[in-house]
Amino acid sequence: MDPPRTKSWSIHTRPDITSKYQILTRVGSGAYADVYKAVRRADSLTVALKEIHDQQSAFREIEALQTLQHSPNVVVLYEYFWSEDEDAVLVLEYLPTDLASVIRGAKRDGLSAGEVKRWIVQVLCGVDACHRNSIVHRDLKPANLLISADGVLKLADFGQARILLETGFVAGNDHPRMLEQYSPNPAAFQPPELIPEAEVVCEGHKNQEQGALGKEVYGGQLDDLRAKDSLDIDRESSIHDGDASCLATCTTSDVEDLLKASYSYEVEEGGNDGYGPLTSCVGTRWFRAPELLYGSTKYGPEIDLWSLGCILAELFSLKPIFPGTSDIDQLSRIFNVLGNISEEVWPGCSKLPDYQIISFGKVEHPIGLEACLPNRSPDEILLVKKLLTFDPSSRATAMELLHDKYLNEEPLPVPISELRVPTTNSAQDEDSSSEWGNYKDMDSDSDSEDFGSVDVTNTNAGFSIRFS
Ligand SMILES: Nc1ncnc2c1ncn2[C@@H]1O[C@H](COP(=O)(O)OP(=O)(O)OP(=O)(O)O)[C@@H](O)[C@H]1O
Repeated sequence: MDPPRTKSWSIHTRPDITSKYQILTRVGSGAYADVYKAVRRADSLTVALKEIHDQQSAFREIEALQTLQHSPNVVVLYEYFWSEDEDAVLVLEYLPTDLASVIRGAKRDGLSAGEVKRWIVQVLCGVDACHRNSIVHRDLKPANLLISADGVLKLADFGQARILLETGFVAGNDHPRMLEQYSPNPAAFQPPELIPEAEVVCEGHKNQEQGALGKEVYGGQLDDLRAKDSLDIDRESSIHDGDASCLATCTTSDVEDLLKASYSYEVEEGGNDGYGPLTSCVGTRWFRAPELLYGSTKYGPEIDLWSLGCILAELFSLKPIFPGTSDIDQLSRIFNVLGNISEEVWPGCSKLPDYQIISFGKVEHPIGLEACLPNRSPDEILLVKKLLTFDPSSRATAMELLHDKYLNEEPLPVPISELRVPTTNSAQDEDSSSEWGNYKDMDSDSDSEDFGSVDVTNTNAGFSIRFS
């Protein structure tokens, strides 16, 4: 009998990979993955090998990328290595930089209106591709918008993505517009490429096909992967979302003990069939939608649209719009700009899981988005306003924004060939900037920090916490 296989201690010691790829350097690492630059021995194609240490995250990324395989603004997955006793390794197209680096460079060198528009168009095309294929990315941020050396922006890091197959997921039954828009009939749902790309301003930068697996082979592999009962994907008791913090999972504060003792909302997601509650613990705090911060487990693509609003605001002002240091601070910053939430501005908000538990003092004079985007045109501010609305059903879709007047009038988006593309990515810049260090810290849980006094009051439901 063969001895049980032991897990390789390093990607460098896996002959299945090293026989096909020459591994060069490690170019990045995240909560669940190490990413290496490599060269495919057969044809010298430069690729990125993403070694994912979490099976659920790997499954999600493979499934989403397979579905989006022909979207020009989504990273190309050439092939993947999967076995039960090894970390999954995804072979991706190599993308040397990201939008966070563009923003960093723009602080030094500026960014023309036409350049801003071209970056925006590309982000919108990528998000539109996800949503029309019923995929919610759930972790959109500038560092996950990778860019090729010739300026094509691609959505990456689909480790938290979910494919939504059931209409009930999408913003609940209160929002028929979103249901209609984003929920194809499951019977007619045929991934991956049968749903056409946005036809408007998305340019014909088709994904590179060289070396990509044929659809049948590729689909077959994923079917095998899905069939493995032992995976039990998405049924794990804890949802792995990096260091993303949730009020229910704070780690360091007196408040945490109170919160933990009193409530814990469901963090276990529905099965991988796309049915069941979702976790609210997704995304990176600065880009996390208010419904997630209030513990919603019934949400849809609108959470990506909020993130998109934060990204566009950052492109316009060259600094993060809501750099919260804790989930409470995050909400507080949002309210300081947009005002408090109420049934009037956000019908249904009082039914959010944590609405009764957390209340904030009234912001008498919210500063408004205009104050966050000084020197930007009314059309630019309006674009952000269309996304940063409390009521998820009121957020503009990516497709609607692609048709927005702002993107279709002078100065028009510059051709991709005229974009200035940074030579390094934000991970490589990390050490050279303390600000980026802060940026990375945006994931950390520190709900004890940066908020003022806390009043705990007994209520019929238990107690409520008021932050002022
Ligand atoms: N296709 C690629 N080409 C080049 N570099 C890449 C590629 N994919 C990822 N990277 C680099 O590796 C880093 C980590 O990758 P990624 O964000 O996908 O991992 P993760 O563990 O899911 O991250 P996170 O902690 O943000 O969830 C990225 O920030 C980027 O610098």
